[in-house]
Amino acid sequence: MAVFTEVQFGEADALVQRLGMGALRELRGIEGGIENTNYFATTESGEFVLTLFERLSAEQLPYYLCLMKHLAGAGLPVPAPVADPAVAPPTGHALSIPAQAPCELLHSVAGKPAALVQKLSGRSELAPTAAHCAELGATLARMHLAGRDYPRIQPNLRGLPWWNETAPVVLPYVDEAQSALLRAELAYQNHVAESSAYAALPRGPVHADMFRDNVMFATDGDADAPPRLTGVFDFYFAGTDTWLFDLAVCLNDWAIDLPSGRHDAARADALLVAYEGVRALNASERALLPAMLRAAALRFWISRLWDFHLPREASMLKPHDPTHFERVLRERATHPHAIAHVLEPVMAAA
Ligand SMILES: Nc1ncnc2c1ncn2[C@@H]1O[C@H](COP(=O)(O)OP(=O)(O)O)[C@@H](O)[C@H]1O
Ligand SMILES: N[C@@H](CCOP(=O)(O)O)C(=O)O
Repeated sequence: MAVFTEVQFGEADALVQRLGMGALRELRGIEGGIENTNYFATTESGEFVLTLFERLSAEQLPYYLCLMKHLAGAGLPVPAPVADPAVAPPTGHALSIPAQAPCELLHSVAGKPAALVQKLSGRSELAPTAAHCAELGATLARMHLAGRDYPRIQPNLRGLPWWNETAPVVLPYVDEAQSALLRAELAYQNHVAESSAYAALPRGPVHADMFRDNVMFATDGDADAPPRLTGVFDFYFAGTDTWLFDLAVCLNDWAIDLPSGRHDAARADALLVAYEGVRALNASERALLPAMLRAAALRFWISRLWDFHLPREASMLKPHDPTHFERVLRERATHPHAIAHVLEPVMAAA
């Protein structure tokens, strides 16, 4: 778990009571997560997750919290943040709202910006089958479409500018071969980002971290029933970016043979067919999918190197293994057309 900031029971109790959730019964630090401080908070009216934001500022947070509210309102299985009844939601077009305007979904706990969201039911599936991947693919495409009328814009803060800025910080910690790979891939991704095909990619609000551990599946069905996705959480790496990057992040995590980093064709196929059942990829997206799979691997290789070599103080923080995404990146760069075998059946089904 990551608890960077200890929360006193009394302070959490005061918050949930002010938000109209009744008295706090239990407050428990959560195992898992590397970015923020998370607690399960059980109150008289239900179960919630209290998150204290350790890096994101009060000016950046309304983008994520309002996005969650927007997607939940559109019927997506996303936890809705609890609003403070004493703070009036801002009026007018979102783009005209100053970043410092009070946000009814953003609170303050232990001197940190904080949010209280519904606790999702279910559990994460860390060994997904093709059926789980199909649920994921369809939900991802529905999220992309539901985000089209989301009015706020905020760049993916872990996008290309952050990779360019952070690579020099981690390069002193890697060996020569890793350094060569990192620098060559960064140059390639800067080149891709300048292309007209990249500029033509559809974009909007994307989750950008929809890994297996950020998605829940129902546990109440019978063992033979098809899996049912019950929730997506942890939107705090979201941002305005290409839909294809979001899809590539998912393919790299859900449809992979973990030891080798290779695509698992059956799971990749299921994910893509289900995605395209809701929203078809256009020609630019098909052409750039191999490049975005590399981009998604690079993004998490850099962030894992950064978290690993420059860790922050926290109780129960377990940094992720950076070598996994180094392996995935080498695999995607060496076999850029491996995904073509997966795209063929998708094309046939379309
Ligand atoms: N809305 C939620 N419903 C249920 N569990 C949640 C919810 N949000 C977070 N969690 C739990 O908290 C853990 C850590 O949350 P996460 O958002 O991944 O942390 P971090 O932002 O630090 O990466 C998750 O693995 C999950 O068990
Ligand atoms: N999914 C990322 C790290 C972000 O951690 P999360 O717990 O917020 O999903 C990775 O695997 O590197």
